Amino acid sequence: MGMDQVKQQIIALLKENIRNIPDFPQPGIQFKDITPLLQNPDTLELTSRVLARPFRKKNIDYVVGLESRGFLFGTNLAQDLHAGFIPIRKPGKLPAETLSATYALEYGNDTVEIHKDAFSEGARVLVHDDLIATGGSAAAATELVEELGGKVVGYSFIIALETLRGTDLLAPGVPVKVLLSL
Ligand SMILES: O=P(O)(O)OC[C@H]1O[C@H](OP(=O)(O)OP(=O)(O)O)[C@H](O)[C@@H]1O
Ligand SMILES: Nc1ncnc2[nH]cnc12
Repeated sequence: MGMDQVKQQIIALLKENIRNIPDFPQPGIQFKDITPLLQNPDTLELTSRVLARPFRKKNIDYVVGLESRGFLFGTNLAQDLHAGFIPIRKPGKLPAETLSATYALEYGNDTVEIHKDAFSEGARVLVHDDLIATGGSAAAATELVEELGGKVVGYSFIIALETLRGTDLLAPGVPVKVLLSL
């Protein structure tokens, strides 16, 4: 089996294990639910490996994962890349000193925070989340990483909602790896 066939099979497996839930959490939103992907041990392992593959030789120091669904595969990804894991959380959840950024979501507004001592100047950071919609969360994560003197050297998403063009908001010239464009 060639590489293209392997990729097609992986995409088919992902599609089978991501559910569309109409009108959740509010009317008009087509919610992409990754819980079946987590529930199935084969897709759990496969997704983690496939996410890591493009970044294996990129000397990633830290994976930054976005609460909460960015935590699910984010720590697997960090472990696979032998990188540290840094959580970006919703306000008031991180116990030590934090930096904050506010942004617009596909539904609503949100603020996110990172610990000020998350990493040192010059750290090479991979930003991971389950899904990119408008790109607001990943752009806010970029802002926080850069404010701390880190360098975003990659973005990793399982799903991109293509029509929302969220990747337009990301740091220019930085590789973006998406497993499934919907
Ligand atoms: O590209 P954006 O428009 O910013 O949207 C994408 C974000 O929205 C979802 O998280 P949500 O805020 O629903 O939180 P959750 O992961 O805790 O469910 C998703 O997991 C991303 O983090
Ligand atoms: N349509 C969607 N499905 C799942 N998570 C989301 N986050 C923002 N938009 C989303």
